Amino acid sequence: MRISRVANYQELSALAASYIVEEVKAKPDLLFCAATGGSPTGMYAEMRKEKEVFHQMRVIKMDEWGIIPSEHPDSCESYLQKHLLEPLDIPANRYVSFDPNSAVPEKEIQRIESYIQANSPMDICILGLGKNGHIAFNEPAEFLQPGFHKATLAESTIQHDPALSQGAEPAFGWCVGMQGILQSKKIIFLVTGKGKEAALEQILTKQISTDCPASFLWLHSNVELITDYQ
Ligand SMILES: O=C(O)[C@H](O)[C@@H](O)[C@H](O)[C@H](O)COP(=O)(O)O
Repeated sequence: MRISRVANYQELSALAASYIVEEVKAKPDLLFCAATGGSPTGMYAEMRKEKEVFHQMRVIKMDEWGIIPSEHPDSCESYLQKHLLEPLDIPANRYVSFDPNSAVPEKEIQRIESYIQANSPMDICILGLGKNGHIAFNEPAEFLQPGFHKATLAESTIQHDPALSQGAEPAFGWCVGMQGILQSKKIIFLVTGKGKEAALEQILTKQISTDCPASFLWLHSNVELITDYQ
């Protein structure tokens, strides 16, 4: 894992976007696994400045909340449409997305996992860090899951999201599993935002534990951790 400590969020966003631009110039149709949340918003804004290089890039949505419909403004879907897909003009045929409105979520899980397997390894995986050490919705637990799955959310994850903390229950999500993440050719891991000191410290011990799913990133040979923590 290469670790870059930068002065602020703007620098983090610009550096992350520069890595992506470099990769997409080398492989224009690369498969990009997209996180949502506060960590990548600035990076997506930086990517928009080089919009022309993304004319063939394919995108897969990393995760989705289980209790709010796709159209909800706080869904991962709405976030990606607003910050990444619409600004970069990525059409539906270059975008793969779990549909939380599906009547048969198990079939959706299978459809997404089959796509990941058929297109594996994904080229770039963007990750943010949860306060509890989660990546995507792979939460600390006794066991972690390899494939795309329905995930029980930790309390801190529910609290982190305003839509979910307004009393919507039950709390769960769907997300790419540890195998999909760890098979990706390059991982860009953004550690920014409030309250992540303890999780970052735990990662830096290099002790790999299911208590901190992000610690498994030490097993990958091409991870760029970028942080504005000093
Ligand atoms: O939102 C997602 O796509 C991820 O599933 C989630 O793992 C997120 O990256 C972290 O919870 C950090 O969230 P922030 O970036 O909002 O701090």
